[in-house]
Amino acid sequence: MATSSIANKMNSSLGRTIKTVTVIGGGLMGSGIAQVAAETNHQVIIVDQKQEFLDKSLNIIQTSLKRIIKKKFEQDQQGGEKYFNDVKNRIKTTTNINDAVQSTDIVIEAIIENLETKQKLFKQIDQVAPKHTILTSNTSSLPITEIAKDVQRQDKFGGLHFFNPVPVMKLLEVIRISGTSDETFQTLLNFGKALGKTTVSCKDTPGFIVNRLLVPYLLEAARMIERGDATPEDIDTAMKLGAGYPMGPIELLDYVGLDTSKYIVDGWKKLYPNEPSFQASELLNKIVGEGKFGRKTGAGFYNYKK
Ligand SMILES: CC(=O)CC(=O)SCCNC(=O)CCNC(=O)[C@H](O)C(C)(C)COP(=O)(O)OP(=O)(O)OC[C@H]1O[C@@H](n2cnc3c(N)ncnc32)[C@H](O)[C@@H]1OP(=O)(O)O
Ligand SMILES: NC(=O)C1=CN([C@@H]2O[C@H](COP(=O)(O)OP(=O)(O)OC[C@H]3O[C@@H](n4cnc5c(N)ncnc54)[C@H](O)[C@@H]3O)[C@@H](O)[C@H]2O)C=CC1
Repeated sequence: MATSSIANKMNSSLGRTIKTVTVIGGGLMGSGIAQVAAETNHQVIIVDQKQEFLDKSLNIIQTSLKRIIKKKFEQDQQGGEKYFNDVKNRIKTTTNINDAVQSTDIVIEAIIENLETKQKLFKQIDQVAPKHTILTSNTSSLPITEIAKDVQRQDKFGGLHFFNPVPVMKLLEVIRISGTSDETFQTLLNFGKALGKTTVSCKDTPGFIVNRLLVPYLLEAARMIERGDATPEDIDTAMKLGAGYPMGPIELLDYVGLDTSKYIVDGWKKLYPNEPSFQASELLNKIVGEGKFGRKTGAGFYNYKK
C-alpha cells in the first residue's frame, strides 16, 4: 500500500487559533475568501489597490451572502438580516497594506498571478507584520517556495489554495514548504476546518493536485476549438452530460477568468518549458488580447452581456 508523504492530519492541539484575517486582493477569490472567513466568525480586512476595487469586492460579497441567506433563512427574515449585518460588520477594507497587517494572525494573498509581484508584496509584508503572523498565498500555479523566496519567516509561510466560488467549493489545498514549521502547518489545517473546508495537502508541485489535473484539461479543450474539432457549446455539453462535470471546460475557463488562466500557463511555460501539457493556447491568448477575460468582464469564449 502506498504511504502518504504529506501528512494531512497531525496533532490538532499543536496549532494556534486564527482570529484576525487579512486578505490581499479583493477580486473573485479574495472576496470569496473574506466572505467565508467572516461567516465563520473571523475579523477580516480586505486590501486592494483602489477604493473602487474594494467597493466591487463588497458588492460581490453582498450578492453572494443574499443567495446564501435566501436558502439558510427562508422562513426567518429577521435572522437573515442579522446574519447579513453581522458578517458585513466583521469585514473592513483598506488600500493601506501596512495598516492592514499591523495586528493580524494570518495574511492570505490573492492578487494577480505574477511571481515577481507576489515576491515583492511578501517582502514588504514580512518587514511590517508582527512576528506571529502567518503568511500564505492562494496562488493557482506558482511554487510557494519561490513566492516565499525573500521572506525571513520561512517557518510561518504556506500555501492556502481555495476554489472558485469559495463560498460553495468545499476544498482547500494546504501546502507546506521545507521551512514551514509543524505548528504553522497544523494551524493552517485547523484554520481550513474552522472555515468549513475539507483540507488536502501535497508537495509544493506545479498546480498542486487540482490544477495539475484541471488546467491541462482546460487547455486541451481550448485547443480542440483551435483545431476545429468541435464547437465550444458541444465540448461543454459533452463534458457535462458525458462526464458529469457541473460546468464544461470552456464555461469553466470563462468562470475562472481567462486572464488568470493565461497567467497560469505563461508562468508554467516559463518555469517548465519542456512540459507538453503546459503549452499555450493561441486562441486563449487571442481572446485575452482582445480584453475579454471571461464572465467577470462580460465576455470571453462566450458573451455574457444582456
Ligand atoms: C483556477 C484555480 O486555481 C482553482 C479553481 O477554482 S478551478 C474552478 C473550480 N470550480 C469549479 O470547478 C466550479 C464548477 N461549477 C460548479 O460547481 C457549479 O456550476 C457552481 C457551483 C459554480 C454553480 O452551480 P449551478 O448549479 O451551475 O448554478 P446555481 O444553481 O446558480 O448554483 C448552485 C448552488 O450554488 C450556490 N451558489 C453558486 N454560486 C454562489 C456564490 N458565488 N455564492 C453563494 N452561493 C452560490 C447557489 O445559490 C446554488 O445553491 P442551491 O443549490 O443550494 O440552491
Ligand atoms: N480565478 C480563480 O478561479 C482562482 C484564482 N486563484 C488565484 O487567486 C489569485 C487572485 O485571482 P482572482 O481573484 O481570480 O483575480 P482577480 O483579477 O479577480 O483579482 C485580483 C485582485 O487583486 C488586486 N491586486 C492586484 N495587485 C495587487 C496588489 N499589489 N495589492 C493589492 N491588491 C492587488 C486587483 O486589483 C484585483 O482586485 C491569483 O493568484 C489566482 O491564480 C486561485 C484559485 C482560483
